[in-house]
Amino acid sequence: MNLTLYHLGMEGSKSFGIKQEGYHNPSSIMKTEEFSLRRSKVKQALMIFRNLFSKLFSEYKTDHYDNVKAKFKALNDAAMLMQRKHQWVNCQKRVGHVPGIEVGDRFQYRNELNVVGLHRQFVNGIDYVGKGKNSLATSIVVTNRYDNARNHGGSLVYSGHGWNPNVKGGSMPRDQKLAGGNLALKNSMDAKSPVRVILKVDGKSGGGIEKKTNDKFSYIYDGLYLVEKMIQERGTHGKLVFKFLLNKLEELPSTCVPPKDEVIKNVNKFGQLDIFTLRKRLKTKGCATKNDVIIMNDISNGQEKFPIRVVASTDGIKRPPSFDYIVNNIYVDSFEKPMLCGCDCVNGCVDWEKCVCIVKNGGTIPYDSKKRLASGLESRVIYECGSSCKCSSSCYNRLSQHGLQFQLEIFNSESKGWGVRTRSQDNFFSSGVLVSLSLGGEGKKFTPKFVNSLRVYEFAREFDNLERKVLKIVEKCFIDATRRGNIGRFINHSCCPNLQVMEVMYDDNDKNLPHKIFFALQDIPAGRELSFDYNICKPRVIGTGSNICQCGSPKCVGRIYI
Ligand SMILES: C[S@@+](CC[C@H](N)C(=O)[O-])C[C@H]1O[C@@H](n2cnc3c(N)ncnc32)[C@H](O)[C@@H]1O
Repeated sequence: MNLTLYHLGMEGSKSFGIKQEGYHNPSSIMKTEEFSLRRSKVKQALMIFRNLFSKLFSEYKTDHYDNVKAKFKALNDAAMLMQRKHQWVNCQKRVGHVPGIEVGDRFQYRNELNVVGLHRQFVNGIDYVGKGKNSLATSIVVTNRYDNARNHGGSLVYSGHGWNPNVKGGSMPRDQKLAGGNLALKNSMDAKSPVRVILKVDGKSGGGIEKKTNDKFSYIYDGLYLVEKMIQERGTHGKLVFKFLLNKLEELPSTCVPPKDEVIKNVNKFGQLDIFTLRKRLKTKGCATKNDVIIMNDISNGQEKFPIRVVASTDGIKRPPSFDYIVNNIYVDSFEKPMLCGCDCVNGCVDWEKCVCIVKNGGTIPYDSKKRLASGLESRVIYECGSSCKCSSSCYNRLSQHGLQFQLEIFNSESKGWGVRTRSQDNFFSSGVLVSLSLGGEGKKFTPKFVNSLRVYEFAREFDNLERKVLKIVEKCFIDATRRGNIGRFINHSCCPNLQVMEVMYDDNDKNLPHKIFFALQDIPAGRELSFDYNICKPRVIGTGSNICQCGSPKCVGRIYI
């Protein structure tokens, strides 16, 4: 692996012909510590940018600007101020991945791309290094302004820049010139030099390419692409435009922006994309990977809001071992469960000082208006309103009681057995959203015999003595999903997880048996495996399974405690 070449990119040279094998996902190519260091610099720069932006935004709003102008000015000024203070990172333009940024990373504002070095142009969609015939494209931002198109298989048709009548304030359309970014893209094609692709997506649903009516957009880094072909054709305005066909370089989960009808038309010009397949996928709402075999259509047997299918990468893979799919915990032993005392709110618990449930959360509302975990929660325990409360079932403080909110699927992860991932067409999950619940069939008090006879997946906690055998067990309870469970039982461990587990109380007051709810720790792109940290209450040594961790993350500690 040519680390130097990767790091330098085009910084040290303007020559063509950079080897493709050097372009792997950044975290897999860089040394762990170095990648973490670069990533923390990227995060720090983003944090400075966002703080600066919100400070300027509130200043400008109180000045003479309307909201839209204030936001635009605050974004630009924040970026420029940071540049002046040398707070941008990855300042030199480069071809290839950008240190500290991973495929699937999502950015809130276009200016953030400048700040982190992913795309240096404030407005132009094509960024490049060098001049004229010596130039190379470094990155493109794919928006809906031009007739851009993308399909599920990682192919993209990108319109060249210049003289676009759809650009705000744009003048009369003219023929595009093979100069600037257009020429750089052609040079990249000739040189087989990869180009970073950033997709502008609907930030609300994480869905397809931006909708013109919705200003809640975000930007996803979709990895490296190769320019395969360039053609010139007449646009709808009658003038000549350049169109570039790009194919994704790496086999990583795609963000799968669904194709549109006009997209299919564009793709057809190249005669290279399978239009029939595109249409068919549209109809079936798309599937994760071309070669996936569906083993079960719905493991929940219609009990969840969405079907949960089980897929495998090849035929002949056995189904997961059978178990009863449940959507509520089943308590085998009868506990003496003290009921939680509920609130008396009749107006939707908006007055948090009066709502006893919110008061139990230290006066903090645990979820924001977008149904995401509020930031800055100090405790892992959340008190929701429940059956003994007077508020209605639509109270915002009952989030976890509404079950799964997004489509997930079970897939065979090879080294770790079955795993759970986001379904492709749902695209990313925003940080903080509720992803899944962990349910089990036996909320039981421990007895040593019981513990030794079970393969306890998780949540067995708080032992007094943790040697190879559990010697003394504090009377605690746990969720066992071996015979009865839900999708949560398939979520694997990672030392660098993308989920966190919160303990939610809403019915009884038994703190030993809270509801275990998974929330996204970060934005999670489509098709990405979900994971949480089994080792958080380590060390737990129960069961006989292998303890070798196969998470493959740069921070892997080598073991899992199961
Ligand atoms: C809760 S289950 C997860 C679903 C499991 N993969 C399956 O096929 O049913 C936990 C088991 O998955 C496997 N597992 C989960 N995370 C793992 C990891 N990071 N490395 C190796 N095995 C893992 C271990 O066998 C563990 O006992």
